[in-house]
Amino acid sequence: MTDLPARRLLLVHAHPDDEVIGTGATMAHYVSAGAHVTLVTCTLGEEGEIHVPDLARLGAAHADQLGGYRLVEWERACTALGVTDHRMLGGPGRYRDSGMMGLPTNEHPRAFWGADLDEAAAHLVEIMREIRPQVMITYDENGFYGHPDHIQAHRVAMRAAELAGPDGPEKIYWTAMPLSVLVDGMEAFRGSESNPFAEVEKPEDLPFGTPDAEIAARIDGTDHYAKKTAAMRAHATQIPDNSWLYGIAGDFGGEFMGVEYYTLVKGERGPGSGPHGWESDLFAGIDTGDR
Ligand SMILES: CC(=O)N[C@H]1[C@@H](O[C@@H]2[C@H](O)[C@H](O)[C@@H](O)[C@H](O)[C@H]2O)O[C@H](CO)[C@@H](O)[C@@H]1O
Ligand SMILES: [Zn+2]
Repeated sequence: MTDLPARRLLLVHAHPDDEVIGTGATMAHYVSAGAHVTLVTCTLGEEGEIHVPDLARLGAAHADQLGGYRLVEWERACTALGVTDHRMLGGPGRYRDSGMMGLPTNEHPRAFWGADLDEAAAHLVEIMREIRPQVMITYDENGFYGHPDHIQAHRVAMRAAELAGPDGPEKIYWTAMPLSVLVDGMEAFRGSESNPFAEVEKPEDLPFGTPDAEIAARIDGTDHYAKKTAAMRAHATQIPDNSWLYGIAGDFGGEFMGVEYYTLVKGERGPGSGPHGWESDLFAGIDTGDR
């Protein structure tokens, strides 16, 4: 691709819907700021739940058409966020949703969990060579919450960044949730009807949560909160209307859904603010003039 904007952001996610839940506000924020945002999603989400009763028979155990349907949900969600460059790793259907850790679906011949790392990474290297993103976002080694496809997306993204050399990203961020926000979130939901933390005694019981001092960036996309919720509504098979993601207590919604946090695992942290010097721009410290 020639004549790309000076700032180019690449995001690597596992399933359709991950892009909006974890990074929707960030994507909308950078699109509206004129950056080029490229989303690479690694599977079609064929093994997902279906929260739309009329579509139940699309499921893997019936017509096995959920992947095709979620591809359309994903395209609609990208439209809501203003993202026009969205790609499936290796093309739609190359890698299949592996299902939750330990399930027999992990062994499907096309399951992403069993993909050859360098072969999968080669598809991403091709995109890096085309786009030359200065910044990449993906998950931490645990895939944020331990799903096999999220762990594999992390591994493929990090391997591709290594193989791409100078065409790879200068800065790499992993999605994260600061412990202070997690604690506030648990308090805000206490007593709520659909409280996702109802069974959680303490934040340490959750597979995610990062000490505030280890967070590198806080991206405030609250101006794009409406785009994020519209994109979530596009993923109706995965995010039901009564999801806690919508029913976020009080004003907490903006902070919880409109603000997204990251750790920095490659590159230098740019200028920041607040007690932990959090960046408010993922491109902070990058000279975007000559790439
Ligand atoms: C956000 C995310 O990664 N969703 C995945 C995940 O979905 C979970 C799965 O359906 C599980 O059975 C449910 O209990 C849980 O509530 C869901 O979040 O795993 C799916 C299967 O791999 C995947 O399709 C979905 O995108
Ligand atoms: Zn996912």
